[in-house]
Amino acid sequence: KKLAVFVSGGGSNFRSIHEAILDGRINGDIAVLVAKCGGANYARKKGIPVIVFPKTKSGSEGLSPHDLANALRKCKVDNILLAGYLKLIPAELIRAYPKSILNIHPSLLPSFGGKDYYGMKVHRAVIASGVRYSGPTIHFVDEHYDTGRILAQRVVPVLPTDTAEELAARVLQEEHQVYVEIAAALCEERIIWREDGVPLIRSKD
Ligand SMILES: N[C@@H]1O[C@H](COP(=O)(O)O)[C@@H](O)[C@H]1O
Repeated sequence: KKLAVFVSGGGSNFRSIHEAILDGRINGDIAVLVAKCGGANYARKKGIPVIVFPKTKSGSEGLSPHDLANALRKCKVDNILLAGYLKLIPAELIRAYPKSILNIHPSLLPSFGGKDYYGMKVHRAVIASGVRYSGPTIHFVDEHYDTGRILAQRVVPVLPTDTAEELAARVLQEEHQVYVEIAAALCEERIIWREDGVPLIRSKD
C-alpha cells in the first residue's frame, strides 16, 4: 500500500512508522509527507517527497485542497495517516479517500476530543478531570475533529503525581506502538467493517 502521512508537529509518529517500514514490520511505502514543519527535514533526509499543505498565508507556497487531492492521486496514494496533524481535513479530500483516512488522538475518545483539545491541553484536561486512565485512540476521519469511527485504543494509567508532560510522554510511547500495529494491519488489508459500521482488525492468519 502507498501511504501519505500528514504532520504538523515534531513528527515522532511519522518517524516511528517510517522506521517500521524500513525494518519490515509494515509492508507498505510512504509515498509522500504532507507538512510544513519539522517533520519535513527528516523526510527530505530520507528521500521522501514533501508536499506543503495548506497554502502558506502569503499564498506563495502550498497547495489548495483540490490540487492536493490530485497530487495524492498522482502519487497513487491508497491511504492517508494523520500523525499529529492539527488542521481539519477538507471535505474534498474525505470524499476522494472514503474510509481511507486515519488519525491518532492522545486521549480515550470520545473523551477530551474536539477542536479545543490538542497537544498538552489534552493531558492537562485529563489530569484535571481526575480520570485514572488515558491513552491513544486511532479513528477514521470525517468532516469533524476527532468524531470518526474508532478503530483502536490503548490504555495507560494516569498517576496521582503526573505532570501533563509526563502523561504525554507515556501516551506518546503507546502511540508509536499502536500506530505501527494499525498501519501494518491496514497494509495487510486486515481492517474489516461490522454490519453496524464499526471497524475491526482481523487477526493475522
Ligand atoms: N495529535 C497528537 O499530536 C502529538 C504529536 O506527536 P508527533 O507525532 O508530532 O511527535 C501526538 O500526541 C498526537 O497524538
